[in-house]
Amino acid sequence: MQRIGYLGPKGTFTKMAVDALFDQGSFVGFDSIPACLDAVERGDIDTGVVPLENAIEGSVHLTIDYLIHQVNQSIIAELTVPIRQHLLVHPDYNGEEFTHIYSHSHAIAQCHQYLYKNYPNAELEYTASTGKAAEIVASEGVAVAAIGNHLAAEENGLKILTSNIHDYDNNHTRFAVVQKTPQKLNVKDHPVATQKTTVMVTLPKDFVGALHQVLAAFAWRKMNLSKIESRPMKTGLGNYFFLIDVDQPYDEVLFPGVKAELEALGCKMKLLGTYPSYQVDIPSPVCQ
Ligand SMILES: O=C(O)C(=O)C[C@]1(C(=O)O)C=C[C@@H](O)C=C1
Repeated sequence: MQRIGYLGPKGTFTKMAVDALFDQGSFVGFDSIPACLDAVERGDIDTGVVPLENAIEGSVHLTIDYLIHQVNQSIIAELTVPIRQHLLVHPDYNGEEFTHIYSHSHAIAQCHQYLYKNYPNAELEYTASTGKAAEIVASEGVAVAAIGNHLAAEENGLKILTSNIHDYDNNHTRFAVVQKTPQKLNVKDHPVATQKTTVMVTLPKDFVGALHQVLAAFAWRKMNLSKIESRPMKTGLGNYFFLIDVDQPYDEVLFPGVKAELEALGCKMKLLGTYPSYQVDIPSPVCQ
């Protein structure tokens, strides 16, 4: 049976994504993204599921940086699910003022306007996940609240005080499914939206038109890019790598052609994964 790890504890959005994607396996929640990816690296689990990018708040840099700098793993699938944030309170809550509101930094950012307008005096406290925030509210009582999903409310016996508090309706998060050595993945029968390939490109030094030339290698081959992001190499100011999502599966002609062309420019290209992209709706018991 495949061992699947995810950003836990119970009631996180990552766990919701795992439930939507897998129907068999043994599941284990980790306290942080690094703890989950380290467990994949050590072989304690076969597969890890971690958040990658949110439609409102952008990339989850901790995931990207850990995949690039700390571990050597492949993305073998991605899953995009809707994100609905709710304000969760203790079951005994009866109108008390909140001293603190807890949640993951991405969840707080997704509800920034709502919090600013409705709870300007509450201290915002960052937690490693929304599930962790819900756990804290269950143990701390009525003077605090959490931002999280309906599963976190259910799992921790909390009430939903206000539903759908995210600032923009079109809120989705992409989750990466990673493995140390790519193996066959047994997932539920979801249609594949697209096949994607993610590569990392590093430039030798800053030279005129460098990024333009990198992009040209994809453009003249008519390879569509769905995302490009630069992140610091962590070797000094001004040194970046580029993470590029290409909207097609890896093949033995176009990608090696791009790689050779980039190497001629002094760049390096590393394949991070070629994988199916799933989009799954998770019905919410709380109306929009
Ligand atoms: O805290 C959780 O529940 C997570 O699964 C993490 C995470 C994230 O990192 O973006 C996932 C989805 C939401 O965007 C908010 C938080």
